Amino acid sequence: MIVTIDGVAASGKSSVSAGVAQALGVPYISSGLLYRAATLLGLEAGVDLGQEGAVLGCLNPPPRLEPLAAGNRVWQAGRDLTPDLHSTRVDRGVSVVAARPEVRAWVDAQLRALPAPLVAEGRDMGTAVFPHAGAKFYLTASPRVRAQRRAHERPEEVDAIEAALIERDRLDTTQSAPAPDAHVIDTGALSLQGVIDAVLARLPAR
Ligand SMILES: Nc1ncnc2c1ncn2[C@@H]1O[C@H](COP(=O)(O)OP(=O)(O)O)[C@@H](O)[C@H]1O
Ligand SMILES: Nc1ccn([C@H]2C[C@H](O)[C@@H](COP(=O)(O)OP(=O)(O)O)O2)c(=O)n1
Repeated sequence: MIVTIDGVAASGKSSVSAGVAQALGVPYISSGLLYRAATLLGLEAGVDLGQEGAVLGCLNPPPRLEPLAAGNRVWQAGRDLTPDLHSTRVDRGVSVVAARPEVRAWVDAQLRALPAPLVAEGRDMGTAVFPHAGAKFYLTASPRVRAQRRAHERPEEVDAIEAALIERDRLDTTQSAPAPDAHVIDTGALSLQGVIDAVLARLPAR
C-alpha cells in the first residue's frame, strides 16, 4: 500500500512519515528534498532559478533520493547534498524552483519509479503523484506553532521564521491543495507520537 502525507511547510510531514513508515516496516520518501536539491544546485551554479530549463540543466548527473529509515538523504555522484538542503537560502529559493513544470516532472518520474509499499510526504503526493494511494493525510498547524517548532532547527528568530513560512505557503499554494479524500489532521495540539497514532488509527485494515 502507498500512504501519502501532505501538508503545509513545517507541519510535521517528514517526522510523522518516518514514524508511520517505521510502524508499518516500509520506507518513506521526502519529496521536498528533491526540490531542495535542485534549488541548491541551481544556486551553486548561479543560474536564474525561475528561468525555464535553467535549474534542470544543473541536474547533471541527476541527484538521487536515498530513502533511509533514519532520514532520507540526497546524493549527486559521490557528494551527499543532505547537510546543505535546509539552509535559509534554499528555503528562500525552493518555491520558485518547485513552480517550474520541468522540475516537477523530473521529481515525479523519480518518485513513481520507487516500488510500493511506501509512505510518501510532500505537497502533491495524494493529488498528482500517487492519486491511487490507499490512504491519504494532510497535516496542518497554525503558522505560529510551526515557526516555534522550526525555531529549534534554524538560526533566525520565531517572528522571521513565521513570516517566511507564511510566504512559502503562499508561493506553494498551487500544488498544495489537500486531496478531496485526504484525512486532514491539525497537529497543533498533538505531540509527534499523537499525530503518528492518529494516522495509524485511520489506516484501512491490513
Ligand atoms: N506534533 C508535533 N509536535 C511537536 N513537534 C513536532 C510535531 N510534529 C513535528 N514536530 C517537530 O517540528 C519540526 C518540523 O517537523 P518536520 O517533520 O521537519 O516538518 P515538515 O516535514 O512538514 O517540514 C521538527 O523539529 C519536528 O520534530
Ligand atoms: N511534493 C512537493 C514537495 C515539496 N515541494 C516544494 C514546496 C516546498 O516549499 C519545498 C520544500 O519542501 P519541504 O517538504 O522540504 O519543505 P518543508 O519541510 O515543508 O519546509 O518544496 C513541492 O512543491 N512539492
